[in-house]
Amino acid sequence: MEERIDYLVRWLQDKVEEAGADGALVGISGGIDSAVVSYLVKKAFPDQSLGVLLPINKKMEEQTDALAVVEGADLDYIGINLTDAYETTYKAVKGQIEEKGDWKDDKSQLGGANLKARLRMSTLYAVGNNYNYLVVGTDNAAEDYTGYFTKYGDGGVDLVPLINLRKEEVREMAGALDVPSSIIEKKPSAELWEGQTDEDELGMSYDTIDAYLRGEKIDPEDEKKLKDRHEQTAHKRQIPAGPEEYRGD
Ligand SMILES: Nc1ncnc2c1ncn2[C@@H]1O[C@H](COP(=O)(O)OP(=O)(O)OC[C@H]2O[C@@H]([n+]3cccc(C(=O)O)c3)[C@H](O)[C@@H]2O)[C@@H](O)[C@H]1O
Ligand SMILES: Nc1ncnc2c1ncn2[C@@H]1O[C@H](COP(=O)(O)OP(=O)(O)OP(=O)(O)O)[C@@H](O)[C@H]1O
Ligand SMILES: [Mg+2]
Repeated sequence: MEERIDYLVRWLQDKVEEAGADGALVGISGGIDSAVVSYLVKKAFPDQSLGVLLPINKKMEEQTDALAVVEGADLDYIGINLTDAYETTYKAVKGQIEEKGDWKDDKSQLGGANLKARLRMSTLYAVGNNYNYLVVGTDNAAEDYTGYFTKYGDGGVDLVPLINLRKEEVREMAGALDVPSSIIEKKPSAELWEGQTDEDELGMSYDTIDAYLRGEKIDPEDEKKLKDRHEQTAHKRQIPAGPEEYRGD
């Protein structure tokens, strides 16, 4: 695992140098994926890195796991509370659509949730612009395969160092990096709404997804669910589709 960590650290350094950037930043939620990326970013750029804490409908002091990551990784950080920005944008969008009589309640939970992820993305780029840092994402192999991320939200980043790591490998790397065990052990959650967990929403465990990604046989129903998700989310892993060049009739 030490060698794999060194490999990712060197890769981050190479990509930042190629881009002519001065360092890198990462949004820190208090979950394991962003914890691992935080420790990697700190190793790659000890004095040119930043963690960004972006609570929505929570206070900065309540980000206890994210603050533990910052402390554990000894990472410089900045906290920006996005509650007002989120509430203002959400209310404005909802208000205008309601006035047209078009508001759909069943769509509002996910639309609002994705808005949170996209506000965070915009904020990370605004901070990155100031420092000339690249934005490092936290997507792992399981999230990438299933498309379990918000398009242009947490999926809108410059570099994705964990993209080939299954969740079990992220856990193993977290252990090797000395990420606090409470963070390694807690249930993965996007925390986009109260009580949300990845495994409930995906309808299966990360262990099952990891087994599938290892090439093992899994329950045929789960296999079908995974393949369907992968196909339905193909657009998220591609650049936006455009038509072939017009060549006349
Ligand atoms: N075929 C197609 N070709 C081109 N574009 C297509 C498309 N189908 C949908 N779209 C577009 O994609 C949109 C749907 O994609 P998207 O906006 O991403 O939304 P969607 O996939 O519906 O939701 C995002 C999922 O990711 C989860 N998530 C989000 C953020 C963080 C985390 C986490 O683990 O922390 C998890 C979240 O809980 C939810 O399950 C549609 O509204 C439409 O604009
Ligand atoms: N409150 C937040 N502040 C800053 N960044 C955030 C916040 N919430 C989410 N993010 C960003 O969105 C990413 C996607 O969240 P995701 O839940 O997939 O990862 P995680 O929380 O690090 O790990 P886990 O999947 O185990 O919960 C985070 O890794 C982080 O970069
Ligand atoms: Mg999380």
